[in-house]
Parts: sequence; structure tokens; C-alpha cells
Amino acid sequence: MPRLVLDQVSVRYDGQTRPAVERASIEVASGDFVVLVGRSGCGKSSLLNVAAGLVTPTGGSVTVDGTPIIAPGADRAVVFQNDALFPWLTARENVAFALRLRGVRPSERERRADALLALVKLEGSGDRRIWELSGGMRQRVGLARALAAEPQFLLLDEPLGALDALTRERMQTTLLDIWKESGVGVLMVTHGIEEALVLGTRIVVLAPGPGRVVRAFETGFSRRYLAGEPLRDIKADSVFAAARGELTDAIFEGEAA
Ligand SMILES: Nc1ncnc2c1ncn2[C@@H]1O[C@H](COP(=O)(O)OP(=O)(O)OP(=O)(O)O)[C@@H](O)[C@H]1O
Repeated sequence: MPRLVLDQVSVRYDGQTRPAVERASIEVASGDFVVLVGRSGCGKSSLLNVAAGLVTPTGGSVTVDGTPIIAPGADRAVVFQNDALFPWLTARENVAFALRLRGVRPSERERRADALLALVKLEGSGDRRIWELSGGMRQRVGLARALAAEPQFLLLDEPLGALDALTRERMQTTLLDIWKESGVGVLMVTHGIEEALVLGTRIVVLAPGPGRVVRAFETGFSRRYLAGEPLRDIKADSVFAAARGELTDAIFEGEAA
């Protein structure tokens, strides 16, 4: 089973007096949905970028199945909040472009692109141009394009951050469905406390100054959704409310200090 391991990772950017991240350890295996939460500036994006191979750690190691990561790779697809799609192309063409980069034959591309668009629940919208789509639909095209690389890991940096509350909630279920269907391991950064609880199988809490892991715990709400329980019912559960309180406390612990 593919395993992405950040072991005792530190990041110090040029010119910084103290590290942005100090000795953070995070593991993501296939089928995991690991969520990074924490106050602004605690190093969430830095860690995601280390996993992506976009930032080189100044300490520790980052590996996939024991092989060091030194650059971005097709095994780890990254989706950012405002990902650039080609606005003048259709949804299908955007996904097909990623397939082309993978060396998929032209005759295969359309069929594969449509299958990926169906996976993100955009069947029937393949012919629409990006500028004709809503924010949520664009984000789905971005996910379909990321999945075109058949990655082992999806690295998501606030992918739903720019969406309105209702669209965001709908996209959370889409993300869970994609995760289940594709079997990928997910590492995701979010500012949403409920979102972390709804999506994660494991939540890693970071604290700033320097960025470090202060808590990590397993959660089971996403599996309950995948087992058929409506998300609304899960969120209304007293167990969910207790978990939300606990997570909020963990994030803001020591803030006044
Ligand atoms: N490329 C960079 N060069 C220099 N400093 C950086 C760079 N990227 C991030 N930092 C600094 O590193 C620290 C951690 O930033 P990072 O973006 O990883 O945190 P974050 O938890 O994702 O923040 P936010 O929640 O606000 O997005 C911050 O102090 C930030 O200013």
C-alpha cells in the first residue's frame, strides 16, 4: 500500500529567523484522508508543499514508499484553492489536456475525460467552457484534471475555500465520493473545523511559532457518511458537537500566550 511519510520535517525559508515548520511528522497511506488544521501561519501549506515536492525541507525527510521526494511527481496531484484551468477550453478539453500530458492516446482521451467528469458529478457538462461554469463546478473540473494523472495521493490546499457555504457543503460529499471511488490517499489543508471533522479519517492539529504538530487524532464521521448516513444527521449528532468543541480547543490552545 503506497505510503507518503513526512518524518521530522522542518522548513526554514530564506531570510526567516525562525523555522516556519519544526519537526513535523505526518503519514498518509492509500485510503487515508488526513486533514491539516491550525491557526493562520502555522505551516499547513508549507507541509503540503513539502509533500508535493514544491518546497525542499531544511530538516527531516519526505518519502513515498521509502523513496525520497525531491520534486513534484505524477503520483501526487495537487489542487489549490484557485486552480488555473484554461478558461477558453471546455471542461472535457481541460481534463483531456492532462491526459495528453500523461501520454494517453487521442482516441482514448475523450472517453477517459468523460469518465473522470462523471466521477466528479459533471456528466453532461463536458462541452461547457470553464468561464460558463460556477465556482463549484470549476473546482470539480480541477479535481477531475488532478485525477487524470491517476495519482496515488491527492494534495488539497483549501480546495473549497473560495466557495459559498452551500456549495462547499455539497462539495464535501463530492470529495468523499471521489476519495472512496478512487482509493487515493488524501492530504488536505482546511480552515474549516466542521469540514475537517466531516472529511478526515485523521486530523492533525498544528500550532504556530514555529509550526509544529500538537495533536493528531482519528475520526470516523466520513466513514459513517460513506456507510450511508446523511451528512446532516451526522452533524446534528451530539458526538459531532463534542468533537467540534474538542478540536476547536486544540486549535486555539495557548493562543493568548
Ligand atoms: N515562500 C515563502 N517564503 C518565506 N516565508 C514563507 C513562504 N511561505 C510561507 N512562509 C511563512 O511561513 C509561515 C507558515 O506559512 P504557511 O503558509 O505554511 O502557513 P499556513 O498555516 O498555511 O497559513 P494560512 O492558514 O494563513 O494559509 C508563515 O510565517 C509564512 O509567512
